[in-house]
Amino acid sequence: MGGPAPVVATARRAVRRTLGDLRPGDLVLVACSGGADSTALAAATAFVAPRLGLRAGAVVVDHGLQAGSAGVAADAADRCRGLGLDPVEVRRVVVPASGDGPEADARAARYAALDAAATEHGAAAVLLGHTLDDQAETVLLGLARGAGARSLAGMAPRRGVHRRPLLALRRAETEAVCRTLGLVWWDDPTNGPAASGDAPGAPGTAALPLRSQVRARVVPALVDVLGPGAVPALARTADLLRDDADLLDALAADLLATALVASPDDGVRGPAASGAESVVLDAEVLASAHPALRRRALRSAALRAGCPASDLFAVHVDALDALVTAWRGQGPVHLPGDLRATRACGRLSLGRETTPRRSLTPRTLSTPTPTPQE
Ligand SMILES: Nc1ncnc2c1ncn2[C@@H]1O[C@H](COP(=O)(O)OP(=O)(O)OP(=O)(O)O)[C@@H](O)[C@H]1O
Repeated sequence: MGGPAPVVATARRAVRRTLGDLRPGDLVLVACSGGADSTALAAATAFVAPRLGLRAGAVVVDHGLQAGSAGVAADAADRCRGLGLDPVEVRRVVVPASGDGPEADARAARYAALDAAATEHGAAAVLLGHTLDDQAETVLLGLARGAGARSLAGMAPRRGVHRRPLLALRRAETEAVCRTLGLVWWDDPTNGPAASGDAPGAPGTAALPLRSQVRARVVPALVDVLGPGAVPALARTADLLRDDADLLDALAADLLATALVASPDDGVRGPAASGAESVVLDAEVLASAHPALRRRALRSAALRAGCPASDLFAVHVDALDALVTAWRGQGPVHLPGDLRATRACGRLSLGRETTPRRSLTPRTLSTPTPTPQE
C-alpha cells in the first residue's frame, strides 16, 4: 500500500514541524474559514495531532457580513467535525466600523474571537492557514506602502499563540490537498476569482478589497513578466527580513533603554523621573545613534507614551526624528492619541496634549512652526 499523496504528506509534515514543541495533552485550535487553506490545515492537523498526543479542535468565525454567512460557517464547522476535530465551535462576531476599513475591522474582530476561544479553551496554539501566496501578497502590499523591514518581514510563522504551519505551501497545494482527500471547500467571493473560475483580471475585480485585487490582478501580471519564481521570491524576502527586523528591534530596545530618562509605566530612571507623566528621552543619546535604530526607538517611545499603533505612521516618526537631529527650536509635534512631543533642555518628552489638537498628517508635517524653547 502506498503512502499519502506527496502534497498531503507535505502538508502533514509542515503541521508536524509546527506542533513539535507542544506537550502531550495540549489543545490546538484550527482557525477555519472553510476556505481551501484552512480546510487543508484542519485535515492535516486532525491527522497529525493525535499522533503527537495532542488534542485538536477548530473555531469558525462568522463575521455576519455576507448573506448566508451563518450557513457557510456551519458547513465549515461540520467538515471539521467530520475530520474528527473536537471541540468545534462557531463564533459569531459583531464587526464594528472603526474607520480603518471593513477588512481591517473584520480582521480585528476575527483575531479577538480566536484569541478569546483560545483563552476559554486553554489552547496552547491557534493555527492559521496562511500560505506562501498570502505571504507574497503581504510583502507586495508593504512594498507599495513604502513600509520598512518589519512590515516586509510579513506574517510571522509563530507569534504569541498564533502559528502558521502552511507558510511554505502554495495556495494551489492546499487546494490539491482538499481535492486529494475529497474535501469540499468554500471560495470566498471577496477573495476574487475562484481557483477554478474566472480568468485573472476578470471584470469586477476592481470592486474587491485591496489584497484581493493584488491577488487577482497584480500577482498574475508580475508572474507574467518575471516568471513563476516571483511569488516564492517575495515570500523569501519576508523570511530574510524577519531576521533583520528582529535584530534591529532588539538593538533599538537597548537604545531606548539607554536613552530613557523617565516613563510613566515603569517608574523611575534618573533623578528627575519621579511621578513622570511623560516618556522622557535623552536627545543626545538618540542623536548619536544610527538612524535605523533611532527611528525604531522613537516609534517604540511613541507607543509607550500611549500612541495607538494603528495610527502611528512614518510621518510621525520623521517629525520626532527631526526634533532630535534637526533641532532648530521648532514647536511641538502633535501625535495621534492626543499626545505631543516637545524638546527642552536636551530632552525629548512625549506626553498628553494640554488641549486636544489634530495630530500630524503628511500635509501638516511640512510646515513646522519654529518656537524657540531651548
Ligand atoms: N472566518 C474565519 N474563521 C476562522 N478562521 C479564519 C476565518 N477567516 C480567516 N481565517 C483564518 O485566517 C487564515 C487566512 O485567511 P484569509 O487569507 O482569508 O485572511 P486574510 O484576510 O487574507 O489574512 P488575515 O487573517 O491576516 O486578515 C485562514 O486560513 C484561517 O486560518
